[in-house]
Amino acid sequence: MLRPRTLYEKVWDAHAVANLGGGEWLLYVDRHLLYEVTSPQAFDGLRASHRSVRRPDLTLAVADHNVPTQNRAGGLGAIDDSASRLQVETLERNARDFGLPYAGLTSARHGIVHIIGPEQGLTLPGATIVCGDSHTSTHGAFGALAFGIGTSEAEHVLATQTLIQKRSQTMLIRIDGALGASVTAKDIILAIIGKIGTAGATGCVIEYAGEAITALDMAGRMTICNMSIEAGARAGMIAPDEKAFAWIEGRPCAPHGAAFDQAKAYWRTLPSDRGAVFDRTVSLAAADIAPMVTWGTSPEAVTTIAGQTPDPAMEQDPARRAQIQRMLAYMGLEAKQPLNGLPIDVVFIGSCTNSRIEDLRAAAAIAKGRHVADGVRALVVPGSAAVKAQGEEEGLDRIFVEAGFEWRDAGCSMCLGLNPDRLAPGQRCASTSNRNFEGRQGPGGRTHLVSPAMAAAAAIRGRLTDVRELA
Ligand SMILES: CC(C)[C@H](C(=O)O)[C@@H](O)C(=O)O
Ligand code: SF4
Repeated sequence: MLRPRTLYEKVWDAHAVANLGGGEWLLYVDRHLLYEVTSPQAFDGLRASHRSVRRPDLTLAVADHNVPTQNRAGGLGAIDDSASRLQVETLERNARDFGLPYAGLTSARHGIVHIIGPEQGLTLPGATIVCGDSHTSTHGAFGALAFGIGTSEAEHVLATQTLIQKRSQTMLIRIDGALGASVTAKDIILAIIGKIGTAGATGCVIEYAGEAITALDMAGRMTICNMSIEAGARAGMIAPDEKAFAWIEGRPCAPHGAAFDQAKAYWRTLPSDRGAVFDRTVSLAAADIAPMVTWGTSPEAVTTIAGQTPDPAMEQDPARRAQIQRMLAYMGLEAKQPLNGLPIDVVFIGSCTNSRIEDLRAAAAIAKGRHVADGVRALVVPGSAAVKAQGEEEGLDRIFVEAGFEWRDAGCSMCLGLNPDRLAPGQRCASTSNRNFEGRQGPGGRTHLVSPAMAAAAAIRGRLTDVRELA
């Protein structure tokens, strides 16, 4: 009998082309996604060495980070910032020159790179997926092995459809039991990062398991895998199940008919075997997780909405004490300050963490029949053109617009300040994105990471609010 293997080990073994020695392996890559920020030098490298792209058919390019999320009718000319415009133009030219599929700004396939991969059926269980972006971990929700790569690695993948990799350690994170009302996937992953820290899973591929994970829809599973990187992990994965298969079936690039059934038979062999050994295991009880909110400038600086900021004076370790002081000063907060009721200026509902249709429905359920508080600016930015169209079909756009939210076109938007959607210095934002680093949403901006429903509640009240008061 074969040694029991984890999901990660099975996907790895199925893609290992050659042992290169010294712990390095050549790994076959099933899908390569590209966007404008990290790809230009990879293409320059190909040109310099007179190489072509080995498998354009397994590649997809899209511009997302630098694109404006309104007034896009003018095409690339609508991008005011010349550096941003150049990046998007360069990606378009590279896609054209190397014959790659490209989801243009006005295409129905356009959206944030990690949103459109699954949507198009490019993301499949058991596949290896790479992209020059850390949140590539998102695709692990389907039982794919998906991770971010550097620009020189992207060049290697473009030229050979393979990548040199070392095997990672494995970590099992179990969330047992059922979540309470209004507690979401975002709260699970923030609670995990609060527990293990931003370096807690360094070097590991995480597998998330337990009833609370199995019970999540695919959107929630993607939210969790998306933020694996914020716990330091190389990737996050969830065992593919019937829910995942049903989600994939019928998508444009997924296998169809008999090929789908055949693929499904293989996908069913992927979940970790009973007795498979993980290097580390962490468990949380779902019942202990509440709506979460970050108070500092690292995703691990997080507490429940009923919680308060820490008191640096209570901290024994001087380095840690100084770090807390710095975070509080940047965030404009005091020690032991309650988070519930803290006034905010901006609300951002979007990003590859939380801009799928399920996220927008959750936010709309809170916004419906209410109005954004005076003086608050609230943005809803669907993750893709398809999510936007679906939202409009369901009337979510009307709910949001009537409630005083702005309804935008797809893109990374205010998740990071590479496009016109930015915070002004000192502005405080309840955001559904994944990073709250200093200046992340604009220089001097202050970010509180929350779930979509919590963000909508903050918009309505004009303050960080326990969504359970409005649900
Ligand atoms: C721009 C890119 C390199 C970066 C990443 O890799 O994550 C960005 O998407 C982010 O979220 O910070
Ligand atoms: S939405 Fe944010 S986290 Fe996701 S790829 Fe864009 S910038 Fe990175």
